[in-house]
Amino acid sequence: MLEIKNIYSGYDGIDIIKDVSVTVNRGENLCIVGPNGCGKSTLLKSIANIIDYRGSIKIDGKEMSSMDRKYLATKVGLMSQISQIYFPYTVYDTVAFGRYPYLKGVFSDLSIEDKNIVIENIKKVNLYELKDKMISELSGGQLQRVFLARIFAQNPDIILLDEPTNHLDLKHQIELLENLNSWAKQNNKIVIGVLHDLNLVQYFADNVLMMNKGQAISYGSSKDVLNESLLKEIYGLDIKNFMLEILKRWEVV
Ligand SMILES: Nc1ncnc2c1ncn2[C@@H]1O[C@H](COP(=O)(O)OP(=O)(O)OP(=O)(O)O)[C@@H](O)[C@H]1O
Repeated sequence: MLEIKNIYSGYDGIDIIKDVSVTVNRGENLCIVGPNGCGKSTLLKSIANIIDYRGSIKIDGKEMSSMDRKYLATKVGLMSQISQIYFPYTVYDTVAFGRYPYLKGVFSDLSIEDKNIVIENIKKVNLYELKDKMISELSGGQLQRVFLARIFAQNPDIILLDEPTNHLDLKHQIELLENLNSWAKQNNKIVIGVLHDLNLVQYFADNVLMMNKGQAISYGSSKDVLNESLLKEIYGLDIKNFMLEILKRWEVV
């Protein structure tokens, strides 16, 4: 279980996240929604311990800020928005980095078991035929899938995803979310994703946390949180009726 209690975090001494608390059970996937700049990525970075926070973030009762980096990497992994800087690594090497927390020494080689895990996860995201290609030569969607394979290889208790569907076509978006969903359910793990597409949130989330101005505004099932009046208030748009109008355009006359 992940317990986030009264956390505050931000940059340069200014709090962006203000007093956020939420609990996520094992096997659950939580989607974080909210308008641009409301602090979704900052909350993920706090959970990943990339930025400092005040308050408490515990996994299975243990405070995460007290864990050393290598152990922490077996507990939590963040797949963030694709960086513009690509390092000269192959698909295989990039996914192999996911096994780093499990190596005995910094320069020790991957065991046969580690290598099998790397290949298994490259296959899982359908990139086996590209395993020796440089990641700088991949499309945005292929690269996204490489990072997904890396985080599956890392096998943390909590996967954090920042807009993971960005570069993916609809088929791959659904595949990615279904992959993550079954990973969480089968392994009793936690997935927390920032998603802008509220249709995908409806489809994917067990629970939804809506944020605004650094605070948690609403938490619960997508049915409860994504209600017409709250969406109007927070996004300043009648999202439900907009979606329903668009749906009508798909109807065959
Ligand atoms: N590295 C940083 N240094 C200083 N301020 C930052 C930094 N990163 C983000 N911010 C500020 O923190 C606030 C929240 O940003 P954050 O990226 O967490 O929002 P978000 O909800 O993820 O936004 P979006 O939906 O646009 O991705 C914004 O005002 C942003 O300008």
